Amino acid sequence: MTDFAVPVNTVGMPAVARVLSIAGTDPTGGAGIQADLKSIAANGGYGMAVVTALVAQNTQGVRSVHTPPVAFLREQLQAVSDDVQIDAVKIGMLGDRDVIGVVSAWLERVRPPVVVLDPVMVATSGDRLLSTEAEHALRDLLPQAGLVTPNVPELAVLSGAGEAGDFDEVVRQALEVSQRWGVRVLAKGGHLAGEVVSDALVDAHGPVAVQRLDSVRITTKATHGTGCSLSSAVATWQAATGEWFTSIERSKRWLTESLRHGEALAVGRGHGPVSHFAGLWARGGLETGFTGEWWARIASLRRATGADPFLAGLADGSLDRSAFTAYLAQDAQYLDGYATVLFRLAQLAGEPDERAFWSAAAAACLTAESALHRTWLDGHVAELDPVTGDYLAHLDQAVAAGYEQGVAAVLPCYWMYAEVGVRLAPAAAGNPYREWIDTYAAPLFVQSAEQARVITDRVAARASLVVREQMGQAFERSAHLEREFFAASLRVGLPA
Ligand SMILES: Nc1ncnc2c1ncn2[C@@H]1O[C@H](COP(=O)(O)OP(=O)(O)OP(=O)(O)O)[C@@H](O)[C@H]1O
Ligand SMILES: Cc1ncc(COP(=O)(O)O)c(N)n1
Repeated sequence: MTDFAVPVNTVGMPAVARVLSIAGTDPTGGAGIQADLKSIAANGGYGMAVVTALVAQNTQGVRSVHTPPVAFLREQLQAVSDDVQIDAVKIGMLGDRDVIGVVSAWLERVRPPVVVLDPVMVATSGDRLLSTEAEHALRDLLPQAGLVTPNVPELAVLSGAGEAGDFDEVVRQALEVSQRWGVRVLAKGGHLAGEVVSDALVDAHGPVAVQRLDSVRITTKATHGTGCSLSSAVATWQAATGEWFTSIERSKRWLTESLRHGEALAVGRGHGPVSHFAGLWARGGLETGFTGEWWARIASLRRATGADPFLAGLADGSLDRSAFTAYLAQDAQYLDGYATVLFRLAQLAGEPDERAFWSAAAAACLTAESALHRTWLDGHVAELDPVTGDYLAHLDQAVAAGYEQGVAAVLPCYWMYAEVGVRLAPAAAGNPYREWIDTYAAPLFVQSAEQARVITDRVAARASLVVREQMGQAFERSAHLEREFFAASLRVGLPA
């Protein structure tokens, strides 16, 4: 597979589902198509949107609704389906009977494989988003959906009963709707009181009629758009997995996490939005910063380093022992110089935490890593290989030019060794070079590499454009020398 190949899942569909939201707007970004697009992206899909109505609303309420002519809605729908293969559709606010008619006709013609209908009727603020006379038309749309996701009041309207007072009643109403309209129902219990929030997938015609999901109720005001976000997430997961209950479970896990972080966004004074990407951000899915950019620039070099015969031999343990000793003999000299540069960085650092980090790094370099060399080299000293000499000269020059370049120049050694260590660690058991692999896969080393990266990013952010450019160049030069260092290990002579 080339770098540019689209990943394909086992059923031959692109792994990134193309999901269309047909819904109204929310200029504050918490509900409607704005929320749908974030939700689809956060759950791994490619989001598209056709607008049914323009809604002047915020976290406090709806001010007015503008519905474009339905002919234009038809054109939007056609423009998408004439061009794009749609893997899933989520339907939200429809507004009135004419809009429902156009969407229904389009569904009939295009027949998307997944259709999730969120029967939006009333906003959290209490404002109507569906005219009362359109409620019948919305019911008639149910059989065209694979799943309908009503909240407690919406379920009452669909079933023609009064609002349920407890979750058992919710399930009874959902069974009735499922039975009558031949549709799966995800009945949502968000509007009921209690420490536990219950939802249930109800399918009167399925092998299991009721599958219930309980989760903790998050104490938060940021619940605007939870229904929109949930239905979009389920549509996205359903396109990817083909399993309704699995899709609902995954979507709920994501929504609960997003609800937890909603208030931190501080959007609006009413019911704020959920934080759609909070989980991704927390897990580091957001590779920002200057070092991330430099790291991406050396991607092919890193791949080549990974495929290097020396590292391949280390990985499967087939590396000749004398080649490893030769490598360590050079590395011992390199680390000696490297530690000196780290001490120099400690002297140059302006921030106390950075000074502390580089001092500790230098000490660790001299003690922990040299223990490895002592074991293997047993006092042997080798002549300095030109590559080792070049690398040390480069580090010296960089740190002589200033703290910024010095920091950038020492980073690839940390980062590339941590990458190699972590990659080789799973196969380390029984490997004669296990001690080497363990040194660089150790959590403490990997954390130090990460800390060095964070510091370098911080330094780059403070630096001028010119200095930042020089930092990037120093980083790249070190990365090249790192690669050459490994490559040279198979040709340098044995220690004396
Ligand atoms: N405070 C909360 N803590 C945890 N989960 C919640 C909370 N509030 C709602 N949910 C969950 O969010 C989803 C939407 O629930 P809800 O019943 O509020 O639907 P809704 O009224 O359509 O949403 P919306 O707020 O968009 O109108 C459900 O899965 C529900 O369990
Ligand atoms: C365009 C649009 N669609 C749906 C909702 C419902 O979301 P909520 O009930 O959270 O206000 C909304 N407010 N606006």
